[in-house]
Amino acid sequence: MTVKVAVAGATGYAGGELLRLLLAHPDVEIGALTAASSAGTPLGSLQPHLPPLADRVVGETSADTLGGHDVVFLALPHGHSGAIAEQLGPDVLVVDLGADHRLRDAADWQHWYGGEHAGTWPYGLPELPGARERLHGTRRVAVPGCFPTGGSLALAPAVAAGLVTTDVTIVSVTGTSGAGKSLKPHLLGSEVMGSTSAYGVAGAHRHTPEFVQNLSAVAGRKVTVSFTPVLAPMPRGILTTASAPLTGDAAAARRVYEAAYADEPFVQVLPEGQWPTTSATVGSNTVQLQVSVDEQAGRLVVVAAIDNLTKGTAGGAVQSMNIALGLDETTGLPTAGVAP
Ligand SMILES: NC(=O)C1=CN([C@@H]2O[C@H](COP(=O)(O)OP(=O)(O)OC[C@H]3O[C@@H](n4cnc5c(N)ncnc54)[C@H](OP(=O)(O)O)[C@@H]3O)[C@@H](O)[C@H]2O)C=CC1
Ligand SMILES: CC(=O)N[C@@H](CCC(=O)OP(=O)(O)O)C(=O)O
Repeated sequence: MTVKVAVAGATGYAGGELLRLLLAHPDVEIGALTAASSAGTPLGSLQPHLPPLADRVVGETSADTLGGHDVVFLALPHGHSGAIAEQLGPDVLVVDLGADHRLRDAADWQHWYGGEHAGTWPYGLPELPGARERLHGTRRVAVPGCFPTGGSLALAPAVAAGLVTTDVTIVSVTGTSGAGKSLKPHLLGSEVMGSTSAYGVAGAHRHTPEFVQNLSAVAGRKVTVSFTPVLAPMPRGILTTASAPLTGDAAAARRVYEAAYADEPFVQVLPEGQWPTTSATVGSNTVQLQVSVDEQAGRLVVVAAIDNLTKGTAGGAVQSMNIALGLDETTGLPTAGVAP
């Protein structure tokens, strides 16, 4: 089976990673590539790492240009997906890499993003309990934010098993590509190189409600999340340290994680003593995890590494597409990273 795929936001970081993966996908034919200000430009001048698509001219993003495809990926800024998706028809698989359809609570959307809530779609993190079943056959997918991907998978097994309390702390060190390609003074090389800085501290980051939604659904009761993102001088990758007070059997922690992820093709629980690194996940759809217990503090501590652009965005999107279309979930997705 060959599916014809369009990518809106093809000139951005998420769109570029998506196209890199789609070029290696045996069941995909790449159709329209669209954006906004860069419409009319050959893609090769904006995404030079994609030579097979260098001569493609970027189109404008509209229902007309995106029509006539089996799958449409929307890698657009927040707030732009709802209106386009409505015009694409119910039979087209629309995979939204933005935040528009992730949150279930319209009041949460209003509070964190503003504007009208576009509705909730099946969530593209298949490793969460029940998520894979909701993705089978769906024609709408909301891809998670990059931080909630690693952080939710770091804590879900412990929360589900009642190993920890419902009061969790998550600190995630991220590369700069998470912020997208547009010019921002705090992302200038001279600001970022040689410096690491926290932002969105003390409950101010808009991924907090997404963490709460994911982990509360797994726990079956409200989970509170204190989340701190930290910007680091690297282009890609997120290293998350998640912890919570232990209530269950500390000796069971490792078994719980190994059992939860035993059959997951993209989650690797590392051997004891080996710690995840972002560099080991670059370009791969793998989440690397290590589970440990801080006996003096009485806390479970889980460290997780992902590539924010691959498993954290584009890889998760392709994985979800595969499930929705009934393809093998792993098709076209690398599990091996690029090293060093
Ligand atoms: N970067 C990451 O790690 C992650 C990103 N995401 C999400 O993916 C989406 C894209 O992010 P990212 O690629 O990083 O952002 P970029 O800023 O790198 O790219 C944005 C893309 O959207 C296009 N665009 C901007 N405004 C419009 C518009 N009004 N109509 C149509 N196209 C438009 C841009 O085109 P042009 O070149 O013409 O300006 C560009 O192609 C966002 O919703 C983001 O939150 C999700 C998880 C992780
Ligand atoms: C470094 C950096 O700025 N990262 C972004 C992460 C955005 C993202 O990955 O997800 P969304 O799709 O929800 O925007 C941030 O903290 O807002």
